Amino acid sequence: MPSRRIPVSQQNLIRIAIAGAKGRMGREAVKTIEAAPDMDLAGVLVRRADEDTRQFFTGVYDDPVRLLETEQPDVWLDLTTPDTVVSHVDLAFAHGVRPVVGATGYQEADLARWNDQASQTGIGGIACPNFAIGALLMMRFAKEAAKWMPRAEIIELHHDKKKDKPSGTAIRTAREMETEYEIPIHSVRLPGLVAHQEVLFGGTGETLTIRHDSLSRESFMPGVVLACRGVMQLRQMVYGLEHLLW
Ligand SMILES: NC(=O)C1=CN([C@@H]2O[C@H](COP(=O)(O)OP(=O)(O)OC[C@H]3O[C@@H](n4cnc5c(N)ncnc54)[C@H](OP(=O)(O)O)[C@@H]3O)[C@@H](O)[C@H]2O)C=CC1
Ligand SMILES: O=C(O)C1=N[C@H](C(=O)O)C[C@H](O)C1
Repeated sequence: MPSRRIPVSQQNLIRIAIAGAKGRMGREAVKTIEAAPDMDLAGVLVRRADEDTRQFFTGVYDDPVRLLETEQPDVWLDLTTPDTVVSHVDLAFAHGVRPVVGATGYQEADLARWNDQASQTGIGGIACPNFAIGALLMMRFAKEAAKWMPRAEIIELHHDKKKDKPSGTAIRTAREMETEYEIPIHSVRLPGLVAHQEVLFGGTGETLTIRHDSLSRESFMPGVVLACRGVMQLRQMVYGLEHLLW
């Protein structure tokens, strides 16, 4: 495996590789990681590393294995798409690199396999269906409310370019609520939206609505930084950023 000489000034920095750097989340994450005092952008993965892309990023790759082997990052931050995130995370584990899974659309079986990979290798990882603190609180409150109002439905609303349906957040919310009733999920995709979710509860002569709105992708960035720092201490795979908060 080729090695990369790291300048003394960068030796204690967490070296992050970002997959999907040209996407909506990826662009925001590149700015955030570059501005974080304890992090170094080790390289980025894009679909095609052409001249145009090289003008904007240093350390650009279009082959995940080459990025992993050449740059040897500490963390693999995946912000790609449902069809690629799964193989990327498998590759990260195979190269001893900690995954922070921001992309959604993976299945329960993928999470189970990542759990096994983490416990066999001792390499921690974290899958975060939602990095926004308000969304984590919404899920926490919904879980609490479901104990008292078990009949509920979820409406998730997103921008019309979103590829997966239902959203990772809605799937996670329903899984956390664990009521005796099935919780239907309704998906809305419209231009103008960013990322929003309502959890509606129905009781006897009353309803309760818990709603969260991400109004811009900046809302996800404090959580991205927290996950990239926190994963360095993990020795297992965890599902949900709240594992690093409460
Ligand atoms: N956890 C969270 O809080 C959040 C999660 N998300 C999730 O993050 C993911 C990205 O969202 P968003 O930024 O809006 O989506 P975008 O479509 O804007 O970005 C995805 C990027 O990944 C790139 N990509 C896809 N496949 C590959 C590949 N094989 N190799 C390299 N690059 C690839 C795409 O390139 P190209 O355009 O050329 O196809 C694109 O630049 C989604 O799964 C979304 O659900 C989004 C917001 C918050
Ligand atoms: O694609 C998005 O935009 C988002 N995806 C995540 C999800 O699927 O839950 C998180 C957030 O809702 C934004």
